[in-house]
Amino acid sequence: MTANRAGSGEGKKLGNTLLREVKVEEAVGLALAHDLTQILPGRFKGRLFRKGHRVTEEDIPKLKDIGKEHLYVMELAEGDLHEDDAALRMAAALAGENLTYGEPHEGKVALKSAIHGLAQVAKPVVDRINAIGDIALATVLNHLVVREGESIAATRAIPLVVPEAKVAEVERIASEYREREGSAPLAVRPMRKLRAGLLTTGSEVFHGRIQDKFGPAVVRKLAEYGSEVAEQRFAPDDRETIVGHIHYFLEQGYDMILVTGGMSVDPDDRTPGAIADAGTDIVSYGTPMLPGSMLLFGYLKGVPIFGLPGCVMHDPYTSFDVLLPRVLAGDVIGREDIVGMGYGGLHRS
Ligand SMILES: Nc1nc2c(c(=O)[nH]1)N[C@H]1C(S)=C(S)[C@@H](COP(=O)(O)OP(=O)(O)OC[C@H]3O[C@@H](n4cnc5c(N)ncnc54)[C@H](O)[C@@H]3O)O[C@H]1N2
Ligand code: MOO
Repeated sequence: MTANRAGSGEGKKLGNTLLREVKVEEAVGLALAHDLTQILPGRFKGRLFRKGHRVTEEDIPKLKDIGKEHLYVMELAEGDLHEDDAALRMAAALAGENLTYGEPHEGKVALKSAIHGLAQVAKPVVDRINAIGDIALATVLNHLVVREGESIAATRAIPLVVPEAKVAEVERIASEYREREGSAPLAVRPMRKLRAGLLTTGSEVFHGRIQDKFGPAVVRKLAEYGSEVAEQRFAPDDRETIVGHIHYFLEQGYDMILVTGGMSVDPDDRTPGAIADAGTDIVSYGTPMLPGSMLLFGYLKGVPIFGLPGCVMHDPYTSFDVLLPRVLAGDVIGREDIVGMGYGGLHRS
C-alpha cells in the first residue's frame, strides 16, 4: 500500500477512509486534508494553512518550520466524516437559544453566546455524548454567567475521520432531549432587569460611626448583571425596624429585596430573624459555599429576598454571584439548588 500518485510515503486506513502520506517536497499542487496549526509560545496559536489549501513551492519551508515532513492525501469513504463536518454537525444538533457558531477551525467548532446571560448546559447529555468515543464535547459549567461573544462549548472529532454513525448518535441524543425538555441541550438564557429595594442594617452604619461600604458594592454588583437598586434604606440592628422596612419595600412593588449585614452569630445579628418575622418563606439560611455561607434566600409573597452577609461587600465572588444570576434568569430557587452549591463551592482567594 505504499504506491501513490505522488510517488512516496506510507498509506493507512482510518475506518474505510484511505490516508496516504506524501513528502512535503512532493506535495506541491495537492489540497490539504485538514487545517494545519502553528504554535509560537506566548505569541500565536492558530491555523497556518486552511483545509483545501493547494500546496505551493513557497509553502514547503513554512511546513517544515511547523514540523511537517509529510502530508495526508485523503480519500474519504462512504459512511465516514471529515473532522470539520463532524464538528459542524454536532454543533448544529446541540445549539439552542442565543448561541452562534461559525466555520470549523482546526477541526473544532466553538458555540458562542450572542448575549450576556446564563449558560444552560445539560450535563447528562454532555456525558452521554462523550461516552460515545472518537468525538469530544467540552462545555463550561451549567449556570455560568457568560458575556456576548464568549464560548460556552466546543465540538471536535478526535481522529481526522470518524464514522458518520457516531455523529448521527449525537444528533439522536440531542433531538430526544429537545423533544423531552422543549429546549436545546446547550443555550444561553437572558437575565431580566430587576429593580431591587436595598436595606442596609448595622447600628454602626446607621449612627454614622462608619461609612456605608455595602450599598455601593451591591449597586455595582447589580449593575454588572444589568439590574438596579431602585432605593436604599438604612436600619439599626433592631428586628422590628428591619421588618418595617422590608414591608415597605414589598408595598413599593420592587422585584427583589436585599438586606445587608447582621447575618452571622452575634447577638446583634438580627437580620435572619427579621426576614423570617416579615413572613418570608425561607428556602435556606446558610449556603454550602465559601465565601457566602451565611447568605439567606427566600420568597416573600413571591418576591425573592436575600440576606447578604458581610463577605458580599468584600469578596468579588460569593454565593450571591451564583444565586443572583439564576433569579435574574427567572429560575425559582429550591432547596435542592442550594444543596447542590457545595460541590465546587469552595472559592479560595
Ligand atoms: N464566630 C463566627 N464568626 C463569623 C461567622 C460565624 O459563622 N461564626 N461567620 C463569618 C461570615 S461567613 C461572615 S460573611 C462575617 C460577616 O457576617 P455578617 O453579615 O453578620 O456581618 P456583620 O457582623 O454585620 O459585619 C461584619 C463587619 O462588616 C462591617 N459592615 C457591615 N455592614 C457594613 C456596611 N454597610 N458598610 C461598612 N461596613 C459594614 C461591620 O461593621 C463589621 O466590621 O462574619 C464571619 N464571622
Ligand atoms: O458568608 Mo461569609 O458569608 O461565608 O464569608
